[in-house]
Amino acid sequence: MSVSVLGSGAFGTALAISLAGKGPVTLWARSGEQAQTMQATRRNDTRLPGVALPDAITVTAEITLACQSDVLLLAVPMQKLRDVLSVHGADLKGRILVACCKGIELSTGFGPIAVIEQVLPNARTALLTGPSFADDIARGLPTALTLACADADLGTRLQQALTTANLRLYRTTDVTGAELGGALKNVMAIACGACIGAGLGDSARAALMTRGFAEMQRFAAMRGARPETLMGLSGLGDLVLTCSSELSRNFRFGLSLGRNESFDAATTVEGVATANAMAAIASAEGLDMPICQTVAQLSRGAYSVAEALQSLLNRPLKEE
Ligand SMILES: NC(=O)C1=CN([C@@H]2O[C@H](COP(=O)(O)OP(=O)(O)OC[C@H]3O[C@@H](n4cnc5c(N)ncnc54)[C@H](O)[C@@H]3O)[C@@H](O)[C@H]2O)C=CC1
Ligand SMILES: O=C(CO)COP(=O)(O)O
Repeated sequence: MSVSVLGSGAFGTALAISLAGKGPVTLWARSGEQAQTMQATRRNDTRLPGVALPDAITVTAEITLACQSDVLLLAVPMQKLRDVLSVHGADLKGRILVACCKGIELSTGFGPIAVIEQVLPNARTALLTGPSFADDIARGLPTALTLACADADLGTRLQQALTTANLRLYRTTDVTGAELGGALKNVMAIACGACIGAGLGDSARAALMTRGFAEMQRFAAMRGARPETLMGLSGLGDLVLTCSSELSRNFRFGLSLGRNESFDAATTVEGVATANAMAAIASAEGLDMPICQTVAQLSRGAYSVAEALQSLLNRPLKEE
């Protein structure tokens, strides 16, 4: 199966580098200037500095060229996915589309697979998600991810095609569980960053991760996900990674909230829109998601970290 990656940010570039160890990969950048620079310099200095692009990668801004591959990895931010699919629908038609984004669309409450299926109803879809920093993948460090595909046969073929020397893929047919694990852990990472930034300590962070995980499981169960999926790489695995490392942009965004510092608005922080989307769904469904609701309020500036802490601690006492 030939592979292209659409989206030349940190994750798209890292995936292309890893896959290039197996054969030619086309990496699509939306900006012609960026594609030319990357193709000439063999680097992505804006998103992944210090890593060389192997010769097997061709960087192009020609979407038609990129869409000639059998499998297209969609490595764009969640809130931009619909735009990319709508603008390039004619080229994407008939290809296998693997969403690599983590989040919930704010305007619809949909995960990436539902967005793809709404815009391109006959698409064959899968999701690649799990604990992995782009920088680690690009430097060849070992990583394990989840490949979720409702079609078990296609999932098996994609698992073979996308496993690389440093990227070990596990397979599931539980797309909903895999999507929600990746989306919700970002919200919890913001909460944990805010907790550490405000100097509340590692014990408080452990409490947030644990109670946050309970929220993730509750939400996923409501959506029909399998409980064991949340216990896996996309869920517990990604929660642990993102809530405990300053390499995470969501965690760093939380840190800035906790420290009352500014944060670069151009940085992709998927957890903000996802927290707001989840909070709205939880309210509508009457589901108890206090950490998610608090992160949504914090991210909108409706709460200070001190107020957020009080609102969480003042909740009625309950059974674990
Ligand atoms: N960076 C990481 O370590 C990881 C990222 N991810 C996920 O991958 C997704 C992408 O993240 P990153 O690559 O890190 O973000 P990024 O900010 O580094 O790159 C985003 C890319 O999307 C492109 N883009 C944005 N809007 C677009 C549009 N309308 N049309 C075409 N292209 C557009 C940008 O030009 C940029 O190349 C996110 O959902 C993230 O959660 C998943 C695992 C690891
Ligand atoms: O998803 C990631 C790690 O699995 C990357 O996390 P951030 O988007 O918070 O940097």
